[in-house]
Amino acid sequence: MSNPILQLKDASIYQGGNLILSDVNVEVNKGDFVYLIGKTGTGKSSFMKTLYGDLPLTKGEGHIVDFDLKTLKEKEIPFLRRKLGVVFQDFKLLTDRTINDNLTFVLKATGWKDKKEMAARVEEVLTKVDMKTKGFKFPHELSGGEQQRVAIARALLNSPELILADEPTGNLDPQTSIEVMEVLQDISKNGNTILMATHDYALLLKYPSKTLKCEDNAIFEVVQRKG
Ligand SMILES: Nc1ncnc2c1ncn2[C@@H]1O[C@H](COP(=O)(O)OP(=O)(O)OP(=O)(O)O)[C@@H](O)[C@H]1O
Repeated sequence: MSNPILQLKDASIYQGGNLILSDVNVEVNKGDFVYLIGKTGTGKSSFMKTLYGDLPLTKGEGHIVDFDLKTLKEKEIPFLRRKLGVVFQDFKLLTDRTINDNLTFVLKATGWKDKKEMAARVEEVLTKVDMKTKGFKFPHELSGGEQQRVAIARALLNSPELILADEPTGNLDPQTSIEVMEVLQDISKNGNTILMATHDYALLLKYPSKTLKCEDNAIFEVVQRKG
């Protein structure tokens, strides 16, 4: 029996009163790597925002990592986000502090206290993205690809049940995109569940996986043809 990490049933997603997506039926299971594609403005970000509690789910059903999106209260959102790792196109690192301090900041904000444990965890996640030796640097001292790897490390800090990546390669050149994608693939092979919105069809071809498409106010699964 599969126990979905994310399940939406007959859900509708609105932005400022406008219907963006209707009859959304989506299931993501543990260990899945799922792409979310679709033209600009078709609702990929709105879909992601609904999942991390930035847009309320007003119609239909939605369950994500033990939370009911329909009844989600404002004060529960930080707890939902702790179980999710969110990665954005623009990295969103704090520019006034080093990489180590960026990551320690998140640990402190999510209840970690012991300095040694925090340092060990920071080193562990930086190792996963091959950035262990760069923890002393400031974000502006890193390339875009390196900054995104740090952002992925940050998303991993609290061992999330689901990683939501919204155009994680959107600001990167093709070669760097592949390097970042390799990191996401490694993480996925280690059992993490990932939902990734992307415009990058080259990545889809190189790393085929289950693909959902937003189009005409709907989300549906597309089957990739080989060859
Ligand atoms: N805050 C908002 N208020 C009202 N409408 C919005 C808001 N944010 C987005 N929209 C509208 O919702 C629709 C879907 O936008 P969304 O950002 O989810 O698309 P997207 O598929 O992620 O696009 P992109 O690929 O450009 O990021 C668009 O028509 C957009 O204009």
